[in-house]
Amino acid sequence: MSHSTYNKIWADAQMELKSLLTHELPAEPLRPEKDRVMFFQRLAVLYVRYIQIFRHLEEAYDQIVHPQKRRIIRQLLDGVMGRVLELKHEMVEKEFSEYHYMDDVIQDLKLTPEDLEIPIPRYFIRENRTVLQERSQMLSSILKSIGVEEQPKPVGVRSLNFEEAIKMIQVSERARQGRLRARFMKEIRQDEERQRRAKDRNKESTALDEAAVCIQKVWRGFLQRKKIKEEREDELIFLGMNFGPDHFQLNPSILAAQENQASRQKKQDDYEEDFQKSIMSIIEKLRDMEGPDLKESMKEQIRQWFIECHDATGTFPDYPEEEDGGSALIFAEKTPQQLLEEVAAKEEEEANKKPKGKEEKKDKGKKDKGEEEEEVGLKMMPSAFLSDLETGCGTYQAVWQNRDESKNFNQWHEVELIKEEKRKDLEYEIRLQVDELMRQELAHWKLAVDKDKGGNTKGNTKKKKGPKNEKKKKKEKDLTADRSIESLFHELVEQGLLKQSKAVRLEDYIGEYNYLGTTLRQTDIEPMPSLSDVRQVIALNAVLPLGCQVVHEKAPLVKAILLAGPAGVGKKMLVHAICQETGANLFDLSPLNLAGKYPGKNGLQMMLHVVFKVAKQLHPSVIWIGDAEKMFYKKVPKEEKELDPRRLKKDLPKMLKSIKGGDRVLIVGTTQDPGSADLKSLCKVYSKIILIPRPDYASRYVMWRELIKKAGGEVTDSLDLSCLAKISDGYTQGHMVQVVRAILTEHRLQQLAKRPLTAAEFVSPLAKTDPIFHDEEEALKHWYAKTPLGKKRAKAASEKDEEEAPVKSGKKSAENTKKK
Ligand SMILES: Nc1ncnc2c1ncn2[C@@H]1O[C@H](COP(=O)(O)OP(=O)(O)OP(=O)(O)O)[C@@H](O)[C@H]1O
Repeated sequence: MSHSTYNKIWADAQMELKSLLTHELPAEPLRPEKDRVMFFQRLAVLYVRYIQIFRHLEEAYDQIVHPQKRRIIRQLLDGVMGRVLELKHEMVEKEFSEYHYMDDVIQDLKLTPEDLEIPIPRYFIRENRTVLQERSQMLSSILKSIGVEEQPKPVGVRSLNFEEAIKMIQVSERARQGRLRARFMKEIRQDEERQRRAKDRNKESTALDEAAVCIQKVWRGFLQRKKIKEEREDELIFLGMNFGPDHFQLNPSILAAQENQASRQKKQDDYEEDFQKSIMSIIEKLRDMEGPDLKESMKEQIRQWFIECHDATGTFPDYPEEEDGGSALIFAEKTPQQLLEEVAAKEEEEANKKPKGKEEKKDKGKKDKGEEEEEVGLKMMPSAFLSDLETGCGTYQAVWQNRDESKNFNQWHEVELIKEEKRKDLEYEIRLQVDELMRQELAHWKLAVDKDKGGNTKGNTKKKKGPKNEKKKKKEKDLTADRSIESLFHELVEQGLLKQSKAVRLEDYIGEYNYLGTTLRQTDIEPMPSLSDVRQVIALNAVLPLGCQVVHEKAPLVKAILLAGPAGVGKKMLVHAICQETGANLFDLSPLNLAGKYPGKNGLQMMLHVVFKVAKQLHPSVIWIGDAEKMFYKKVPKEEKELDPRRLKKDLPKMLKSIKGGDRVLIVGTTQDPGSADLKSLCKVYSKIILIPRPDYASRYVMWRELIKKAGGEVTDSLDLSCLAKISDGYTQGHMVQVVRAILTEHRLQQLAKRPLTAAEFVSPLAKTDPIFHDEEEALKHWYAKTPLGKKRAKAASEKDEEEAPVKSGKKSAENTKKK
């Protein structure tokens, strides 16, 4: 696509953003909403609309080549991402659930479920590619040097024990003998048949016509059936019920578009390089051409101010301190609004000096009233991103909206804009120098005047606020101050605590949208979240904050996430996907992986120190704790006592406290059996708990299809996917992967052309594995209901029931009286 297309995408996104901001920042603050449903609806609509803007800005940022435009789009993109996270956080707080269903909203806005997908900005990886490549190379070379396999064994392959191995050999041997015997018997039968036919040939001379008719019958039948099958397939393609052969070939225009996108990205880099060079040369030029004049005029102005002050007050003024802005403070141009605010602030200050008693009481009264009002309805939490978005929109309107770009067909940077910006920087730079000079000059002047008067200068000079007054913060001791970050990195890889993440993306986490969420909730049935909901929640809570510094700094901070769910629902896969999407390092602090490493209390401290130091300095980082329940065992099972799984229990929460907004480090715990952990301590560490369910029918349907295709199989009409999805109810993705691997062997793949896959083939391998039993699922749900969010939800539900009960009983009694 062209420059103008992407400019239009950006302009449309700006229009939509502007209209949203007028909703979000009305002239008069919105009144608290009493109706919880209405409030949620408002949030949901905002959320969906912001996601649309997010998608458009992401696309524009990925493809627009103009360096200055890219800067402002980036600012807006980060702001929108942050606002989406804030809205999601607000929904969680108000609905007491991590999952939200918006099928009604997308229907109203005429959108599709795909439009609700959270895009993962491509710049997360693209703009850090050199650093990430270097890091990955370093990791690979260390792994190579210590002789570790880079790619772990594929899941599902496990070593057999002695008995299983003997059984397998016996089975194979018996099968071999059986096959030999069958072949032998077959040969005997064929011999007998041959002899019988030879006898018959001699006996009868079959009527030639009869034989011909017989052959024709079979042949014509075969031909006709083939023709009809082809016609039927053509008809289905014609009706749009099946894909034609062209469908699977990549369209040339799609290929061309992809090439174009790649070339635009290349252009972005070239333009950026030119832009940086241009900035340097403009700064040099400005410094040479305008610097000296600017310096002189500033000095003149300041001298004038000295004299005016002296004339008015009889003394020279104090020079404003550097931290107050230096001489810029004197000549700051203030808008009428600022002046009014200043006057109002002064008046208030004076009023405060007057007796306070009565007013305080008044204030108190007001406050109480205010609190009461707040209690009545639901209000939006304050946002940290709206002001950024407003500024971004302001810049767009002032600079870009009506810009004549007819002469900038190639979308080069605008030199005038650089000059404007750099002039300000230069002014600041020169002002610092001038302030230094003028401060000395003023001191001389004061000295000269005071000498004349015979006084001393001490009275006038203001004592500088020394740093002594500031309280010294207690700094954490750096246990490895003498070591470089590379050597620590090396050590962690050697110890097996820093690993290479698998190459899976979040989009590989297959899952279909839940179309009935709101309908079920309206009828008071809690819907099962779908795998697509899980994907969204992970993108929002883990990927976006880890990928973007601004978002991590300002959006609601999530330091640790717990993924809880039955075996094989893709918890580990999600951890790897988070790392891949953000380029994060993967630290493995699973109890099993820690066993025997860094022994003793000091060793443990050192390990955590090194892990967190490397994780913070080489951010983004994911610290994965597999089998997270083990760390908080209520009682350690005998066979695990040696592992000492509770080693981290005390120290990890302390390290967690050290993660601040901006340190892009995320702890991700995964567990199949959270019930065996002490709930309180577990929830203290993991502020966000995401329950991952087993796949529903729709997800299983797409999963089977995709898994079979991925394994090289072909989905034909003879494979009833719907039936397969239905019978695999209760099985997880892990089971499905195993079954597909077991069936689609190399041998079976070769047979596919003659013998297409059928659903029946999948039944027996499925039957051999245990599904997720109802009890296990219920236990997980029960456990979740006891977590803080689960409790809040249950409480809210019971309150709602109580509210509705009198209405219902009122209705009933009214009906009863009518009957009477
Ligand atoms: N949504 C999905 N789409 C595609 N593949 C999936 C999906 N979920 C899981 N898988 C695949 O299923 C297999 C098992 O997943 P994984 O090991 O991540 O599950 P897990 O929940 O961590 O299991 P466990 O609790 O036993 O450790 C992996 O091969 C993974 O790639």
